[in-house]
Amino acid sequence: MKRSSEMERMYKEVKLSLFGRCHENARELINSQVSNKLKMATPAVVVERACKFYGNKNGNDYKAVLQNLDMIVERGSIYGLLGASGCGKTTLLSCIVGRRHLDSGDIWVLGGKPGEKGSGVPGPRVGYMPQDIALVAEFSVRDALYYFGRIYGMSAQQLSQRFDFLSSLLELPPAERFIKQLSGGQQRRVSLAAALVHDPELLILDEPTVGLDPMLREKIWDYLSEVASRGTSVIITTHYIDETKQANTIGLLRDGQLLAQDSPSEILRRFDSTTLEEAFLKMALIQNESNRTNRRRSTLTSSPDVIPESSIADDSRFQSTEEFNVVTSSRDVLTKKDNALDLKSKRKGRYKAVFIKSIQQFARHPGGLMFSILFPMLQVMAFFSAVGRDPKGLHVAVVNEEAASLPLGIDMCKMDNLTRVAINEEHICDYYMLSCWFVDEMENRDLVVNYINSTEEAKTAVANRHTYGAVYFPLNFSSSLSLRVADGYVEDDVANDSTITVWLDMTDHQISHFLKRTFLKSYESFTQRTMRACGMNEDIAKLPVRIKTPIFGELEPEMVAYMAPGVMITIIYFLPAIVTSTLMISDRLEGVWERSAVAGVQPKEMLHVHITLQSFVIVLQTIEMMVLAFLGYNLPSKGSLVTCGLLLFLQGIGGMCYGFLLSVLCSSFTVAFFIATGSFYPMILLCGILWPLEGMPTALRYIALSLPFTMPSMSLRELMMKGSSITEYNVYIGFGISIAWIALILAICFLRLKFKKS
Ligand SMILES: Nc1ncnc2c1ncn2[C@@H]1O[C@H](COP(=O)(O)OP(=O)(O)OP(=O)(O)O)[C@@H](O)[C@H]1O
Repeated sequence: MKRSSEMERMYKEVKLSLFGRCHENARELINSQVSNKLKMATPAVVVERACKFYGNKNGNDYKAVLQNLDMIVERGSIYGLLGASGCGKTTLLSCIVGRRHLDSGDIWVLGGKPGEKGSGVPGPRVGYMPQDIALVAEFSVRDALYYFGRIYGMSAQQLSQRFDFLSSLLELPPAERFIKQLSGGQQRRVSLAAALVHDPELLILDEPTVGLDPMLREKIWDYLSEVASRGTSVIITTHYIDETKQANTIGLLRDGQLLAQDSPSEILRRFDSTTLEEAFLKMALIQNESNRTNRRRSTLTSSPDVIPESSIADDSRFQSTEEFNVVTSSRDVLTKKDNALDLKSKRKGRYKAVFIKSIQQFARHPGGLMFSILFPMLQVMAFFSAVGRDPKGLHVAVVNEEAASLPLGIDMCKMDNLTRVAINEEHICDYYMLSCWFVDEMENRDLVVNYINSTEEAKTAVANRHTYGAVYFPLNFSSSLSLRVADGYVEDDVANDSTITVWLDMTDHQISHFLKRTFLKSYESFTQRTMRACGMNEDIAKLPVRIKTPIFGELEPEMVAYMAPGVMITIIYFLPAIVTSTLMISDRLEGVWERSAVAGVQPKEMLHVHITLQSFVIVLQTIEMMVLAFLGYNLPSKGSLVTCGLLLFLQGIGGMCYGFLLSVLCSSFTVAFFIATGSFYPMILLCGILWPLEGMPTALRYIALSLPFTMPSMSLRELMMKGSSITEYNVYIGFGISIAWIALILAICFLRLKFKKS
């Protein structure tokens, strides 16, 4: 109740001083003055009965880091937080700045609760230097300070003055040097400068002096003492116990509790020590002894949940929660109206800061630039240059017994003046050495003929991978063919002798399919030539099936035109997914996201900027791909190019959202890479560019149809090859599926983040 009565006293005091003044806003004035007085009286930070656990309650990794911890940091003081590595200092600080949440207990910072609207924490009232450097590697020294300055809404002039001051105070490296080119100690100094840049009300510094030389450490402590004397509150963690002599209060954290919380001189006196290290050693020994006693007690009472109470810090612990009633209610010290306006005016600055940061990050990262701009170009070029053309120069073994039986052998085939077709008196055609004509047709279609003596040798040539196929012409090929054509009733041996036999290497689907097609085409032109020479109707030689001009597409469909829509959709989806997940994960792992959030940047602001920039990059990629495909490689499109572009753009946005999902789900690049690779392959395999969906089992076909690439690829093909419009089902379903996937992925991200937060 002590502090409640103090508030009452202040209230009366202010009221008395204003008494008699006839002011229409007297009540408001009283409130504001009470507020200001209260503000000065309210501690900067109050932590009450804080408990924080990591891990799953029933798992092996369950760990209590803070256990009923109480802490108080007065305004305008320096609080040195000490403790062994892993004792929970960083955890406590991140709870104070509102980035982590306690499992139980309360924290008030500058009169409000961290994370509450209008509290300014996280936000401009705090300067936070995390343990990791948490600066974008592509920043220059100046960029790093300006980034945070802009977030806090500082003007260019203020920033310039502050930069000069901090440069000389902290002996910063040259302004234009990149963070990635600095030593660890230099990076730490820049990181400290970034926390000090806006001269905040509360400074939270996690090991700012590690690795710095004693002179500079001294200089930093002097500066902290100076700002504390001007009303700034400072919480600082350090491993150098000795330097905390300059702190107003020291807290020693051990086993989740503060062993002591007092001024350095008082600690030395209480523990009858000459150095702080000696005092802390004594405290630790007493705590160990106390823990042992408690454990014995708890074993006797069979109560495993008993948390050992520190017997040392009882006097520094708050006597009761009532003592902090004033603090609990002191949220009123935040003049909400002013604060709301203040934050609003800085939103523009935050957007500007994050926008400039993202551009610098992107533009100064050669890998990222190459990946985003050059990669789509290279992929499209690789696809159009490599895919869709007929194979050329395929070797085929030919055994021509008909030619080999003659003295000149296959040279007979080169004799152009040789009569191959003669019409006898009965008006029947006699054929001679027609096998040569067939071989001619094969060579006209770019097959390379290797003459071999026997079928066994020819098959061995295929088996040894010297040729892709073997072709056999029997000894009586031409004469048997004459009989076969002239007289439909022929013996089996005549039928056999007039038949060309082919053996193929069928392991390569595309090549074997191409060879079969080539043989059939060679046969067709061979028979037409023969019929023509014989004075007969050429059509007799053709199959009695007439395939007319197609309704859609070409008689000789181009593989590249079929595959291009799927390939373009895949590329435009893949790139933003990888870029987004990489940027998001690296920002998070490097601590940039966390630090920006403590400075007051909201996640949605980061996302808006990323979405804006990434959308711009996707527009560029879409244009780049379309220009290359449609103009560079003459890819035909019968439909609207604008609709094609829109669908590609939408897929790019889908890829970006997938990148968000990867960054939300994955804690490291490796996991994100595994998931990305593991999911892209099935999506490509099932989208129909490699094999038609009609060949899949029914259930799988439905799964394939629902995947992000499949329907959009089909819609793009409809647009390009059939000239369909967006009002037709086959086109707008692709847009619909893309939008549905974007909505689904964003919903999962949202739920995941919400679940994680809770
Ligand atoms: N996200 C987390 N999940 C699980 N355990 C964690 C997590 N963060 C920290 N810990 C554990 O909590 C304990 C306290 O960690 P914390 O980083 O707060 O210690 P610290 O006192 O700051 O250490 P140091 O001085 O080495 O930086 C450590 O044992 C650490 O392994």
